[in-house]
Amino acid sequence: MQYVSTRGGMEPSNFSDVLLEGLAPDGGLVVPEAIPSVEPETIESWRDLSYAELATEVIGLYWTDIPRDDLAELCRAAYGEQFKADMVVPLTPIDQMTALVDLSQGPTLAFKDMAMQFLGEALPYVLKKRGETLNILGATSGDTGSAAEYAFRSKPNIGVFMLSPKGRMSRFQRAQMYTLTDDNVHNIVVEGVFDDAQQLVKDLNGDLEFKAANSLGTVNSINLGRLIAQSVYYFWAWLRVTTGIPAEQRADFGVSFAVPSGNFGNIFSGQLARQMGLPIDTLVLATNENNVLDEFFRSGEYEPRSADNTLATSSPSMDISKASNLERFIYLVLGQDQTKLADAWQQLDATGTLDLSEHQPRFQQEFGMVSGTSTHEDRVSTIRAVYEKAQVVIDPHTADGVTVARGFQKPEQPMLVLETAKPEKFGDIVNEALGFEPELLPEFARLLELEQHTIDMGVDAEALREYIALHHV
Ligand SMILES: Cc1ncc(COP(=O)(O)O)c(C=O)c1O
Ligand SMILES: N[C@@H](CCOP(=O)(O)O)C(=O)O
Repeated sequence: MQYVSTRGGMEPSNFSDVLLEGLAPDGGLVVPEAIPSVEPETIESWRDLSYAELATEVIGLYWTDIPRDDLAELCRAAYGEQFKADMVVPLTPIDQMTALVDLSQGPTLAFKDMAMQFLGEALPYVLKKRGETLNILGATSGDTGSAAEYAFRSKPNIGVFMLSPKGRMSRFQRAQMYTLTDDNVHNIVVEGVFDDAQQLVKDLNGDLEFKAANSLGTVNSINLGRLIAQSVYYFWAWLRVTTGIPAEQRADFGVSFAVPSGNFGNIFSGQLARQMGLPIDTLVLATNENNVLDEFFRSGEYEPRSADNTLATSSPSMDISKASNLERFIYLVLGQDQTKLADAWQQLDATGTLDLSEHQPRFQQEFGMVSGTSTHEDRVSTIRAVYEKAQVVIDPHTADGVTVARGFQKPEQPMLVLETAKPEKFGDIVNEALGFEPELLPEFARLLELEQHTIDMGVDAEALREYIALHHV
């Protein structure tokens, strides 16, 4: 299997190269030359596999340049005891036709662990084989940062430079990241929003000389490895929810997923699974008040917003107005035509907007994608309603997913809402909704008391370059 850039400026590469490369050299995003397809019988044959075994099968369709036994070993290590639930990803019903897909059983209590624990095994494996080092430059709105830091903190020959937006994360998220004292972890707090931080990541990774001199890479969902690892749990959840139905009806049994969205990585992983042949009926995209993506899916017009127009909300990890992975989706919409995509992006850069309204009907008809917006009031009332009905406490991002899912529920069809974080990370809004904060395990409560270590910076590519040049591994 070979990989290319959405914009056409990358020699076909293998998956190991793509893991280290992160962003494509032409500034585009890496995509498979062709998305592999999986027959219904093959999916059925995966029904009784463990999560690690299923990950080996799905990721193995993409990572074809290493021995299968090595991949199986990496997946066993990635999906082991660091996940609290034995089955790694349990499903929790919240009413008759709706269940949460609990993706937050990992060490940092958010869905980012699902792919980051895998990259925490995969990247050192490739680096060791090649005798190379890697400096991960990342941007976070709260969860990618801690997942990456916990996955890579103990790894030799890897540095982590994580940019986070000042004053835009929850108290728990800040404590989880900023209390780390490992020499290879650098928490750089930027005077801006997540989109500013993500732009810095792209700018430095796009400077090929600097990138090579400092062995730069990234583990944001810019890195295709993240998305492939995330597509595994769509297969897993579908297999779990269809187990009770008669075998002869399973093959094309449509299930819908609702996905709290920001950088469009999680839902694009679902789109990949759908294109591979998983019977996903609808992918419901949920945004908070920063609803550029909802606007796009409803109108076909894409108009990213400035930092000043990006609100600080009570689902802060989704406070994103320029979703990286939308480029991968638009690439599919434009028929995987790299010239058309590159032209579209030039137009977007020049005018600040992209008009794809002629394609808008296809978003639902061909790609099964619909969308909606949720507000603070929605989050509060949904957290309360789910607790009253099912005695399950959900976090505000998952609440965005449940709120929007309600508008697209079809009779007799399961709706699976991806639970993207645990409520412990967002105590304030849970308290507002329920009158109590989720109890913290001692290991997490302790973090809130520890000293925090950060480097403060403006949105300043030069200052960042200097810092990395001085501190890289
Ligand atoms: C808790 C939580 N929910 C939802 C999202 C949105 O996911 P994505 O950026 O993949 O769209 C994020 C961040 O990405 C997150 O941290
Ligand atoms: N919400 C994310 C933002 C970065 O998303 P990624 O999936 O591209 O890493 C976060 O919590 O940091």
